[in-house]
Amino acid sequence: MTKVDIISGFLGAGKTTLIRKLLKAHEDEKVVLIENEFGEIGIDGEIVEREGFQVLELSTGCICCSMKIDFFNTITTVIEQLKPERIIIEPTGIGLLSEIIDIVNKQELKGKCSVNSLITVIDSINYLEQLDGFGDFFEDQITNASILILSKTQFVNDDEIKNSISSLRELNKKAFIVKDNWDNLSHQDFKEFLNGDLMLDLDEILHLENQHNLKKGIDNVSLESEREFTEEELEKILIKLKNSLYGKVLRGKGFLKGAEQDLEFNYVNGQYVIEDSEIEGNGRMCIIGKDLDKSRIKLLFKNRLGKVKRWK
Ligand SMILES: Nc1nc2c(ncn2[C@@H]2O[C@H](COP(=O)(O)OP(=O)(O)OP(=O)(O)O)[C@@H](O)[C@H]2O)c(=O)[nH]1
Repeated sequence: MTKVDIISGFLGAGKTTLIRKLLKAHEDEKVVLIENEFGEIGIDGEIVEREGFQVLELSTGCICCSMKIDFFNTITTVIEQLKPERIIIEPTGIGLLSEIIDIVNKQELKGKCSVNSLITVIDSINYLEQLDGFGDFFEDQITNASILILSKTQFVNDDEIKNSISSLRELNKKAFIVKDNWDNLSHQDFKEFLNGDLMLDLDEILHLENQHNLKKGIDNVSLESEREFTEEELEKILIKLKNSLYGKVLRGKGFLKGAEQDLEFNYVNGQYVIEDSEIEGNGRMCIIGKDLDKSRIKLLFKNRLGKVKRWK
């Protein structure tokens, strides 16, 4: 029977980063990653594939709502054709964990696969603010998790961690909470997270009411650009994205061609990181947020800064 592990968490929380560590710790098993991207083009799959893992990308919507059928068909095909020991599922940051559990638990999949662990990654820098603005997603992702793993804890102080943990405890009394800096965790620790010991009683999964309204206003812009960026140009663009002129940008990511070195950028709730890209910059990027001004965002990445640009 194929084990299914679901790694959820809000936009930019650190799901892909954690999954890369989990995959490395399970190299001795046949694992398939099903990655769901909200945007029209997949961004993260290539980097995981380059590390030698099998990845299937489902993009252009959430597997818990608009892509439910595609998701069910993908799991069925993966089990029948690839016969993996384990499937790891990475929903989008706005995926509803309860809905995804329901699909994996469907009668048609009984005896073929079973839910093994339910991990939700919590961004310790942004958690309390995101809970305030998008509490509905969090309630579903947090209350239904068996393990809550805090990310980026090296960037916050002990009091901030304590506050996040007490808020998480109010929502989920039972989950095992991990607050260690990931750099200090061993291969064995990452193995333990998926051993299934801490599973919940699946009959207790909580469903929110009016789920379909939860995603209102959250949208994305996917872009492909041949343009070469310098680090400075890219930084100026990411700083501009904080301006409400573009909408409320929650997440951005991409692998861009660089003037000297190809660049990878990650933007989460106003903070950003620009790094030398581990893969060849393919010019693909995705911006996710609320009430986005898509045309302005497209122009921002298309035009060289410094040129005078008139808005229509
Ligand atoms: N140093 C450090 N960086 C982290 C940690 N978790 C996430 N990051 C960084 O946070 C950014 C977003 O991480 P991802 O793993 O792409 O987040 P995600 O949840 O997969 O994001 P989406 O695909 O948008 O849902 C990247 O720049 C990561 O390097 C952590 O624990 N420590």
